[in-house]
Amino acid sequence: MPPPLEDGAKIAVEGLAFGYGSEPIQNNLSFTVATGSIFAIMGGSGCGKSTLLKVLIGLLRPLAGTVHVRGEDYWSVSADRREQIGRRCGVLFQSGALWSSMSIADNVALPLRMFTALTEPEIDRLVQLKLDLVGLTAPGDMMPSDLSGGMRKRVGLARAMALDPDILFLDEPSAGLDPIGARRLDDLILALRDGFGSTVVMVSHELPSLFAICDGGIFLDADTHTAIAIGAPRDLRDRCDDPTVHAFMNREIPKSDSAVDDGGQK
Ligand SMILES: Nc1ncnc2c1ncn2[C@@H]1O[C@H](COP(=O)(O)OP(=O)(O)OP(=O)(O)O)[C@@H](O)[C@H]1O
Repeated sequence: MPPPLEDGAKIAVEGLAFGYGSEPIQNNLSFTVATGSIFAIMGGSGCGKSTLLKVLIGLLRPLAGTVHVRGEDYWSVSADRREQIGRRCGVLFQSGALWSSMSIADNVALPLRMFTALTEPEIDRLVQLKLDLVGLTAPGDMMPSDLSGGMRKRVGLARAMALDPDILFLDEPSAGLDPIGARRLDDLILALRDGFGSTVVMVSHELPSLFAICDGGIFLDADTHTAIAIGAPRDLRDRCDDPTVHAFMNREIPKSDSAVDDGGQK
């Protein structure tokens, strides 16, 4: 029997460990993602944020623990069932991961052609709807290489939304965008959450975005190989006593590092 989901939780993770060999990168992670929330996976470089995302979207089997998605034990169900669950999840990869040889319309149409029996005119209409949704005014026959980084992210988001997912996974959505582009993308993510009731899980280093839009999160630590804080980024910034989390969320150089910077004078 799956453990009962906390009221309103879309994803429940219990005792999770994962890594690429037998040695875990992260151990003993337990957290829930509330329905309709925007949940941040935080932590320094190399602590395992993107790898956790891979476990949550079905690309990497965990070493231990469970992931319940909408009450189903994601890694215990059959591969077919896992794929069905995955189709209700949209993913925006860090680079946008668009097919460079396909037009932007064909990129967005791809999941519709692969996983639905819709006719081409129906697909065309849906593609236009998704491009409108993300505020992309460029013609659908443009190629990804003709777009700015921010526009490519929007196309990636339109593709992630193609099958009307109720969970969106975003890997560093505002990486590489200028501050205005990042702010616009934040607004778009909020609008998608508010308009469609989507639940969003995002990996991000961008503190302004984390503070502006996330209402929950987990902070992974590379040294202890586990989570050292759970909570909304704003709360971790203002109220977390852990020195690593406090320094990260407030952009302070940890004391141990400043001693090195000072040539060990302190
Ligand atoms: N395919 C892989 N095979 C083996 N090791 C990997 C693989 N991908 C990542 N790693 C290692 O796993 C660890 C965690 O990587 P991951 O990319 O999840 O970290 P991250 O927190 O997302 O980092 P960053 O913030 O720099 O993107 C790192 O030590 C990395 O070198």
